[in-house]
Amino acid sequence: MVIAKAWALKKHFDGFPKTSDFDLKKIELPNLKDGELLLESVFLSVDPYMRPYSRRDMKEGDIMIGTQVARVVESKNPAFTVGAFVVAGRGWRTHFISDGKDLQLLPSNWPESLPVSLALGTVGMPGLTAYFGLLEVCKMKPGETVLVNAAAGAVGSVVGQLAKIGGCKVVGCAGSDDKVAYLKKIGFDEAFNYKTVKSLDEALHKASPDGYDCFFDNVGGEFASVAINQMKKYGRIAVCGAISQYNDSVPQKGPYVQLPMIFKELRMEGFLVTQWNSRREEGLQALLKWVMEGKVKCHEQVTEGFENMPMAFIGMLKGENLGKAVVKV
Ligand SMILES: NC(=O)C1=CN([C@@H]2O[C@H](COP(=O)(O)OP(=O)(O)OC[C@H]3O[C@@H](n4cnc5c(N)ncnc54)[C@H](OP(=O)(O)O)[C@@H]3O)[C@@H](O)[C@H]2O)C=CC1
Ligand SMILES: CCCCCCC/C=C/C=O
Repeated sequence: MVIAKAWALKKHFDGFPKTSDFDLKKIELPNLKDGELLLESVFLSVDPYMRPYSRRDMKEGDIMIGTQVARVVESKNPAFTVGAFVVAGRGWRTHFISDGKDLQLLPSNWPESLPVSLALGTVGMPGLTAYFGLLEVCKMKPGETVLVNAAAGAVGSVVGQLAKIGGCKVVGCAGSDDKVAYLKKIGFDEAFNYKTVKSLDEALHKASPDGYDCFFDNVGGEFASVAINQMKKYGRIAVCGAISQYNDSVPQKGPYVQLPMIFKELRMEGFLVTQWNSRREEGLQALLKWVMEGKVKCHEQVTEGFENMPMAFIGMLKGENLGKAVVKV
């Protein structure tokens, strides 16, 4: 008999999540029926969306939402062999049973040399967010200037590198000098620490005196309010995330966007990566190719131990991660 461990939301987050908001549970799994398989999580993802989605989709006592790379340990389903790796969205659990319908096998050409954890990051949902956000929302063109914030994270680091592949100038902002050094190492043209610059407005102007054609916004709030005024005419803003607002108990108030939107004739579009679920394979293959060619570099912040999931999640929200934050069970 298998006893799974799982992290539940004990108490809805009030402001910044605390370790006491989580509860570690043990769940006894039944024997497999025909058509079912038993899986063990190998890597679990901690993502910013878990913070706003917990309030929207979860009640206290529910298992935390999330995705994992899992290995098939027992199979009564001929479509899945023991030892195969899949991506699943079964929340913060060490083990689970599935009928296979909710599982995605890793691409069949996944190289053995490539860590399977990347299926949660650069060659997974965050990489796809960068890919479709840049191509379909920003509609970047060669020669343009792209701005991205939270640039050293899972989505932002891919945005910058894809924009370089697309022939753009890239400016990135991140919250530490080490992150800024990393951005320069992976090819960003300009990068600065938004926490230490005297004036965000001046730093953005210095990095691109002519302004920005595309702004891939992962942060929202104050940053976005300043950056919108530095957009070029006909600029495009992809509203990907608003992490600076996820922990607010009281919603922040404007400045309001209408004047720059009108006079610069900007386009601003919010999006969810799930919009392109039908093009998932196209995106994954493109990302996999660039990673294998060394054109897109990956960094992961790996926290060891399932018991440390809440800490890894809280650490990521605080900015402790360089690249994709994952937990190794
Ligand atoms: N629309 C969609 O479909 C999707 C949206 N997203 C969004 O993209 C964004 C990035 O996600 P992801 O790459 O997974 O996460 P990251 O790996 O970038 O981790 C989050 C980072 O956000 C930064 N951050 C935290 N608080 C603040 C703040 N108050 N102001 C500025 N930066 C802050 C920190 O970096 P730093 O040290 O630089 O401050 C932290 O490392 C999030 O907003 C997320 O919700 C992600 C996936 C899909
Ligand atoms: C269970 C996987 C859900 C993935 C959706 C990600 C959308 C993210 C939005 C903001 O961060």
